[in-house]
Amino acid sequence: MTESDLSVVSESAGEPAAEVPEEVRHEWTGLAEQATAHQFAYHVKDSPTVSDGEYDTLMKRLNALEDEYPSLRTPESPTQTVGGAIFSTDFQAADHLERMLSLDNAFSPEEMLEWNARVTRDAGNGFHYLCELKIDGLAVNLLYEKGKLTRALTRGDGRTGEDVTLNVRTVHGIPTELKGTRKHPVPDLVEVRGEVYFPIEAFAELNAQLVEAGKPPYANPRNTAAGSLRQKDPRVTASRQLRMLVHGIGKREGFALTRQSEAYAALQAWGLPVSTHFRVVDTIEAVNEFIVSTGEHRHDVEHEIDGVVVKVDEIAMQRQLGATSRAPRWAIAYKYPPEEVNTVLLDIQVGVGRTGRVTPFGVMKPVVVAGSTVERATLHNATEVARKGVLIGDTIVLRKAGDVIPEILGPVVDLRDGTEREFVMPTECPACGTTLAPEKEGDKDIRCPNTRACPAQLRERLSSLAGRGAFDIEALGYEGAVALLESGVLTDESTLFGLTEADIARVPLYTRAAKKTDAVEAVIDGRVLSANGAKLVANLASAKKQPLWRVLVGLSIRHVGPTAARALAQHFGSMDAIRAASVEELAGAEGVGGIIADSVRDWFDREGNDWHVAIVDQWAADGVRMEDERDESIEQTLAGLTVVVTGSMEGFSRDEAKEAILSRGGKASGSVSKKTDYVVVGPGAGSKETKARELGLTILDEAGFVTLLESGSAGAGSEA
Ligand SMILES: NC(=O)c1ccc[n+]([C@@H]2O[C@H](COP(=O)([O-])OP(=O)(O)OC[C@H]3O[C@@H](n4cnc5c(N)ncnc54)[C@H](O)[C@@H]3O)[C@@H](O)[C@H]2O)c1
Ligand SMILES: [Zn+2]
Repeated sequence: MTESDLSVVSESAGEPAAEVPEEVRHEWTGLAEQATAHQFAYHVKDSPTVSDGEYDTLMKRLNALEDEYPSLRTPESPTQTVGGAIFSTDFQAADHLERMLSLDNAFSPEEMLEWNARVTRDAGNGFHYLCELKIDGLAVNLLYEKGKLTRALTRGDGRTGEDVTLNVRTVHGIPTELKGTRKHPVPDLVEVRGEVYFPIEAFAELNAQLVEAGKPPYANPRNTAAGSLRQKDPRVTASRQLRMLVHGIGKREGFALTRQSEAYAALQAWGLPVSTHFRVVDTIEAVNEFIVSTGEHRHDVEHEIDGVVVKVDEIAMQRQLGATSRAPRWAIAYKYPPEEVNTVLLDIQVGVGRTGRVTPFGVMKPVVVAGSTVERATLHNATEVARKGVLIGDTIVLRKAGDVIPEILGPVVDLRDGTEREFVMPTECPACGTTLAPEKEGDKDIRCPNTRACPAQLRERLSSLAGRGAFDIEALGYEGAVALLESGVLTDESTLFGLTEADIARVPLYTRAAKKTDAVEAVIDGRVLSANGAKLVANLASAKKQPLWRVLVGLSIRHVGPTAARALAQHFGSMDAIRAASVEELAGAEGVGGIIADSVRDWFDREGNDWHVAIVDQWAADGVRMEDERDESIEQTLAGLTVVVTGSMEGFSRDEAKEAILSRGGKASGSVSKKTDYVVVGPGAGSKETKARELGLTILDEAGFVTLLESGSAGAGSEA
């Protein structure tokens, strides 16, 4: 937000232009031209060439230059206009009865405080803050006259929009006629402002259909919503599952308003779709809390949100505060850090996984998104590369939301210059040269069939068996796997548990130069085990005592991850029993399906797989525990009960909580449903707790969980 308004602009217009240094004017002109071009691409073509984050950065720079040299801030500056002033010829232009404005932005709690200070300075205290979600969609103005929808316009430049009435009439949930109630009779005239958006699920469905039909999917819901609404043929709009949420009123006749939040009650009564996610609060601290908690649940909403909008709720104060040429002073948009950025796809390379799957991945110009630097993202398989339509050298849209793995969404086609080239899937393994092939006909994935000796597969298998979801050998890891294999101390994973201290002392990564104080017998070629080497020795010793399911995960059997492995271990109790079980017996175990059963049998039995059996035998010979001791002293208190644990706990890690449930005969589930018997909630629980409460399930805190484990029922007073 800038301090200036039109009156400031006209005052400063008298200042001598010479005050602005030439290089500043030059920079400003360049940026202003870029900003205008970006606005055109975004608002008119629905096909931006830079990310929203880059655009916002550019606008911040323009604003900073104008703050320093106010004469640059002309009424035509992109910082002063609503954006999207140039119209395509597809639609008739029409004027809004009252101007449609944009919003000023804040990017930090400090900027929110600054906005708050300006508001209280200009209008005093004693007002309420209306906090809402900022819907990432397309602004639309609906005109209702005597209750009838007579016109719908896009925002355009704020004064004049495009007439999209026919298209808007096809959007589900927008009434063509308003209802009246005793409290809220149908108004003579009202302009209703809101966002048309693509619900995330419907968007995913649309993309799935496109992919099915062999067409490239769309990159993001916002631009797809805008493109879908601004179609020449309303039937195309009708075929898209667009929705709308309304959040404001423009011109009105025949009714009075004192609070913005009241207006929402009226809009709702008239049958218009109003968001349920708004909240009225008293203090700026509560506003900032709303911003934080909404940010944490950013993806729980059915539409994309790019921030929070905060409005002064009292209409009289809104009027008093007024607006600049482009935005009201009584509202502000707090923007969350962007989850989509643009970067350059430098190359597409392929990796070989632990089961031989060959996966193309994008190598990108490093870019910061959602708090971390990203330079690689998987592209899954060749079909997926073709589907996304990305070429090496493309500028691409990259998405990373929170902890979710980064995803390449698609290319920015408008930025191609002809030097881009297509990715060709290799026909030979990049690690061992073996000819690649799908395992079965029709598989999308291709594999390196050299499972036993392919160096890439060996590295991956060895490092993944050391992982936290398997044997949990902290001192091994990827680097350690490479070092052990390259030094020749290991040729595959079968002899891992037979490694002696002397073996490990031959691997440079696990040693250090010997000192005089070191025991003579520990020194080999002038070196001794380092702390990390000693840790590996200790880790290996304790890994041998790990429960059976971890051993199963460590074998890298396809489809046998921790969940399937737990189910197998729970049912069979020993490696021998699993080896002896038929496909039917395996598939009959709770939580094990046909695919897993086939995969397990295949792993043991298929011709050429005898080296698999040799691994199991060697591990057993080296002392790896191959059966779970059924602790008869543990009472099966939870037999037949399904328990979900969410959030953190003091006395249990996630695995320990699961283990505690399973060892008592219960089922530990990851998702809440009507079939869930108990939901254990710790600090930091999120949507699972909400869902449990909605379903009216029994919710326990940690103490209640302990009681449940002991007795099989929730003792009195333990409910959270
Ligand atoms: N990538 C690009 O090239 C490019 C170009 C131009 C604009 N943009 C994006 O658009 C933004 C600027 O567009 P803008 O002028 O529409 O501003 P804006 O998106 O920052 O905010 C204003 C708009 O928010 C909408 N809105 C959503 N929820 C609302 C709510 N609850 N209450 C009130 N309004 C709500 C309104 O339609 C309003 O017009 C940029 O910050 C950027 O994110 C991107
Ligand atoms: Zn290979």
